Amino acid sequence: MRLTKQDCIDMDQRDPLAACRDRFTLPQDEVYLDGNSLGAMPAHLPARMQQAIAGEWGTGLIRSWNDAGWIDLPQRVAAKVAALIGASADEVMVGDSTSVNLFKALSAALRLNPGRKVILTEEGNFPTDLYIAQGVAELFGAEIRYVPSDASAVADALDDSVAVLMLTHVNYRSGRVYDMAGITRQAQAAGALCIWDLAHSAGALHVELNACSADFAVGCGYKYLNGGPGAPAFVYVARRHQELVRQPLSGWHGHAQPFAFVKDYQPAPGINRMQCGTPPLLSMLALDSALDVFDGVDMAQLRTKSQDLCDLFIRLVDERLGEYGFGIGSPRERELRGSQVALTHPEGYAIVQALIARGITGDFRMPDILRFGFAPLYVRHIDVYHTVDVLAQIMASGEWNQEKFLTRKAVT
Ligand SMILES: Cc1ncc(COP(=O)(O)O)c(C=O)c1O
Ligand SMILES: Nc1c(O)cccc1C(=O)C[C@H](N)C(=O)O
Repeated sequence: MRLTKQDCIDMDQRDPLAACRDRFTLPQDEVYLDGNSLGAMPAHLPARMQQAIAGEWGTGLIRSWNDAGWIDLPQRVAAKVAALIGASADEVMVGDSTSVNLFKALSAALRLNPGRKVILTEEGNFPTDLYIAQGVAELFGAEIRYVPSDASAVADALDDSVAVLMLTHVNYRSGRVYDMAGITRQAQAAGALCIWDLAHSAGALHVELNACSADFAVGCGYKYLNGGPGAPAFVYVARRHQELVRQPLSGWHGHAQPFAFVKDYQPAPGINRMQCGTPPLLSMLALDSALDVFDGVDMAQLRTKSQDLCDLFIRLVDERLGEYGFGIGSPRERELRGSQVALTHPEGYAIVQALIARGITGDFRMPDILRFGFAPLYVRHIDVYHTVDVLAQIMASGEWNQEKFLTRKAVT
C-alpha cells in the first residue's frame, strides 16, 4: 500500500524528537534539506549573540578574556562536542577549520609513524581532504595511495608502507557510511594510524570514537552542529597519543604557557597543543550556544529518526517517482547510510533549482546528484512527503526545464 500524507502526519505525532524542531528558527513554509551543508539557526542564538557582541565585547572589552571566560571557551565547547562523538572532553579541541585540523592531524600522524610514507585514502573523498593530503605529502615527502570508495578496497591496500589511513566516515555525495570500528581495527592491525573525517557524522549519527579505539578525527561545526557559517571545527586525538603528538602549526595558543611570552615553543600538555592562534571568539560563542540544542537528546534515538526519515524518502521516491528516470545514489540499507540521500538524474541541477524555487532546499553535486540532508532535530516526516510530492509535480509539469533553472550559480 502506498504511504499517504496522513501516514506521515502520524509518524510526526509518534516522533519522540518532534519537539526539538522548536529549538530552531526556520523560514515559514521552507523545507530545509541542506543541514548537511549549513545547519539551521538555533532559535536562541540571536539573543545570545547580541549579548556577546554588545555586552562581552562592547562593554567588557579585553577584560572579557577573563571575566566572560573567553580564554577557556574552546575547552568548554570541546566538552560539548566530545559528548556527541563518544570521546572524553580532554580528547577534543575546537577551533580552526576542518581543513586546517586535517593538516594538523595528518602531519602529527605521519610523525608518529616514522619509516612509513604512505597516506592511504579514497579517491571519492571530499576534495579538501585530498587537497590537504597532497599539501602534507609534499611537505613530508610522503606518497598518497588512492583506492576506490569501498571498504574491501581499503582493506586490500593496507600494507606495511601505510602510515595513515584517512577516510570520511559518511561520504559527502552518496552518504555511504564506513564501519568505523572494523576499519580502524584493520588499519591498526596493519600498523597504520586512522584519521576519520566526521563532517557528515557529528550531530547526526551515533559516533563512538573511544569505543572504536580511534586515533584521530576531525569534523565541522557548521553542519549538523549548527554553529553557523564558517563555525569553528574540531579535532580529536586519542589520549594515548597526546603526549607524543607534534603538529606543525605551533602557534601561541597551543603553547604550554601562552602568557609567559617566552622565545621557544613548548607544546601545551594534552589536547591543547592542537590549538594554534587566537580563536574566532564570536563564532566560538555561537557554536557553544548552538550545541545546547542537543541537551537531553539521546544520540541513538537521533540516529533512528535520521534513518527513518531517509527510509521514508526512498520509499516515497520508489512509490511516486518511478516514471521520471531517477536513480537512488545512496545505499538502500539504513545501516550503510548517513543522514542524507542522493538521487541521480541527468537534469539534476535544474530540478534542484526548481525545488528551491518552491521552498524546498537541497543541493546538487556533480555530475548528476540531487542531495537531500535530513537533519533529525528539525526535519519532519511531513517535510519528506511534501518534498517528494513537489518533485513529482515538477517532473510531471516539466517546470524544471526553464532557462533560469539551467544557469549554474557560483555555489551549488
Ligand atoms: C567531508 C568534508 N570535510 C571537510 C569539509 C569542509 O572543510 P572546511 O570547513 O575546512 O571548509 C567538508 C564540507 O565542506 C566536508 O564535506
Ligand atoms: N563549506 C561549504 C561552503 O563554504 C560553501 C558551500 C558549501 C559548503 C559545504 O559545506 C559543502 C559540503 N561540505 C558538501 O558536502 O558538499
